[in-house]
Amino acid sequence: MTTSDSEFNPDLLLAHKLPETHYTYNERDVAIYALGVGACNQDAVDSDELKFVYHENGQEQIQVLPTFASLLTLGSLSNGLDLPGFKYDPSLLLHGQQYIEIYRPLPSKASLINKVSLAGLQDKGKAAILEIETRSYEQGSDELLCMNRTTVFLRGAGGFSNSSKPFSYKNYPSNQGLAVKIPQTQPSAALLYRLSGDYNPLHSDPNVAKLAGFPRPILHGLCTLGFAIKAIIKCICKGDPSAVKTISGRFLATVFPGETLITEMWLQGLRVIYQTKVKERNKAVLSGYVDIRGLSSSL
Ligand SMILES: CCCCCCCCCCCCC/C=C/C(=O)SCCNC(=O)CCNC(=O)[C@H](O)C(C)(C)COP(=O)(O)OP(=O)(O)OC[C@H]1O[C@@H](n2cnc3c(N)ncnc32)[C@H](O)[C@@H]1OP(=O)(O)O
Repeated sequence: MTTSDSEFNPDLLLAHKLPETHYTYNERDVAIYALGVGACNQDAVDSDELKFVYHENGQEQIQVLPTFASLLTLGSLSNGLDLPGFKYDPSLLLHGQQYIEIYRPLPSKASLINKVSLAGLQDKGKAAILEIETRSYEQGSDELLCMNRTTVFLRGAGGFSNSSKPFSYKNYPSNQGLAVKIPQTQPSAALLYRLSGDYNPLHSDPNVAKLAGFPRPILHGLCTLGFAIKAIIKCICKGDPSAVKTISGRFLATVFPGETLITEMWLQGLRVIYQTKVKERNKAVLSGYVDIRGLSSSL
């Protein structure tokens, strides 16, 4: 069978080499991101959170939330998902999962080089799942700063392989998958979060949201993830963002800006298992785990 570039062709897609991308940020970006995931949302002088938005007590640098690392992948979208051998409807794309490894605390400003590759492709029949890995280095350094694996869930793009043996490819180990104060999102949450660089109109434009099958714009998955991990830093890590080593999350259902997020967490050794629910609908919207480096003795 011959296949043209305009059809879904897994071999052509997986053989494709993605170009390196660049991402530069500064302390203003770091503070806008922290506000976008609700830092100081409940209390403008919150002693655990002011350091993420302000040089508290004369600190030299604003501290960076570990989930800020997820923004670095935005630089990987230079060509969108316009890839050879890959056919899908962009309006039906949803963020499925995010996995982050942080090798050292993120600096408050940096110029980064991202090495991007395709880490997975699966045919789920009604949907295709594509995984993109982004390894970020500071410019001029060989030392890896962090790694993101972004999973996109492409509704309507499945069924490209033999249904009795659906296509499934992953280049990483399968073990990397997967009640506290109530952080409420503001009705304007997605409008603020988009200023961190994800301008997908699905999160701001009512007409685009309707085309994608939603009654109104939905919240960015990475914004929900930011709220959840910030709650874990506060409740388990005593406010220390550098305690976070690995973050894994799967987006289970959509969140609408203004809904109340409740994150439940369970500590198992050095792994925090968590689940985030929308209080108004009693619906689980995110679940996953966070691996931490250690626990402070004063816990
Ligand atoms: C040039 C390079 C480019 C690089 C680009 C890198 C950066 C990319 C950035 C990507 C950002 C995208 C834009 C952002 C958009 C958003 O933020 S959207 C908002 C956040 N996401 C959501 O709100 C999604 C919430 N989840 C859902 O609505 C549902 O879970 C679902 C995804 C629609 C799936 O539900 P459903 O259709 O009912 O699936 P199931 O029948 O339960 O399962 C089918 C199989 O799929 C697997 N699966 C289910 N959910 C997920 C998931 N979230 N992620 C991954 N896989 C999932 C499930 O296990 C089933 O598989 P099998 O068990 O093998 O059958």
